[in-house]
Amino acid sequence: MIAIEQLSKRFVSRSGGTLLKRAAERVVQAVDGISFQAGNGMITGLLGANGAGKTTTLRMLGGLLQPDHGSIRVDDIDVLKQPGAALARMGILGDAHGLYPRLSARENIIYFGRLQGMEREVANARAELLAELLDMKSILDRRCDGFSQGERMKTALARALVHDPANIVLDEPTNGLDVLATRGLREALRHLRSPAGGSKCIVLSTHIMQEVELLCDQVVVVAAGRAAARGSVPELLAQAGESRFEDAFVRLAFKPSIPATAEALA
Ligand SMILES: Nc1ncnc2c1ncn2[C@@H]1O[C@H](COP(=O)(O)OP(=O)(O)OP(=O)(O)O)[C@@H](O)[C@H]1O
Repeated sequence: MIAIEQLSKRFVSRSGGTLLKRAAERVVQAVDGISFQAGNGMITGLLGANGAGKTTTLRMLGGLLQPDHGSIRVDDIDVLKQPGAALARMGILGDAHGLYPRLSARENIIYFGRLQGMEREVANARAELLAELLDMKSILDRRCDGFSQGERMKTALARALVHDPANIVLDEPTNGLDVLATRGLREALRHLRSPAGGSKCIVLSTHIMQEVELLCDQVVVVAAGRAAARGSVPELLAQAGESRFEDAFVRLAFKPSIPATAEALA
């Protein structure tokens, strides 16, 4: 279970300075008081346009960035006060997969398991099980250099799940995957959500409407760093008074005065 309350983060960058002139400061309010809860046995999707603040939110959740304000609790553990304990309960698939190219997929997974305090044999057994779940048995003992995008994603996901975390956080997991790999990943996530798969709490970010419609039990529409709307797909359709999800998203994420239908936008 993940609970995010009033989380904010701004970035200050400098540009255009010279020897005589101080560089101008540019402030970006990347996340601006976002709140949401993600339950166990559910897939929660953060849906937002480019630059809406999804990745920044997930990076704070994963302890990679310090928030300016707000709180993050994972299974009731405060991520800011007890990052080690909270991270042990999370499997995180970030945007950079960062595999060791000289190691095989199995070695990458086991190495990560060892870092999580697992015995080698236990981590190896998990690698075998995850290879089955993610349909990656044929690449398990291949070195990762030369892996395709889909093979890298599967290996990185298996590595993130090696310690069987109760909470799974995925930043745009289907980025660069073909239709078969995407379907395979969806199946794996549905299994992990089910009681047989451990009723995991899964949070993913995406800007793909279909992803959300096919997979997510709950959607958080992220716009300008805030949760502009929350609910299931049918609930969001009802809130927006639309029959197509894309139209509902446009209406909820942007100003209601913007025409919501794709035809009107054309
Ligand atoms: N390190 C940083 N320094 C300055 N600005 C940043 C930094 N990281 C993110 N931003 C800015 O914060 C805003 C939110 O970025 P973020 O990556 O969280 O959005 P996103 O919803 O994940 O977008 P996308 O779908 O394009 O990946 C953007 O305007 C981005 O340029």
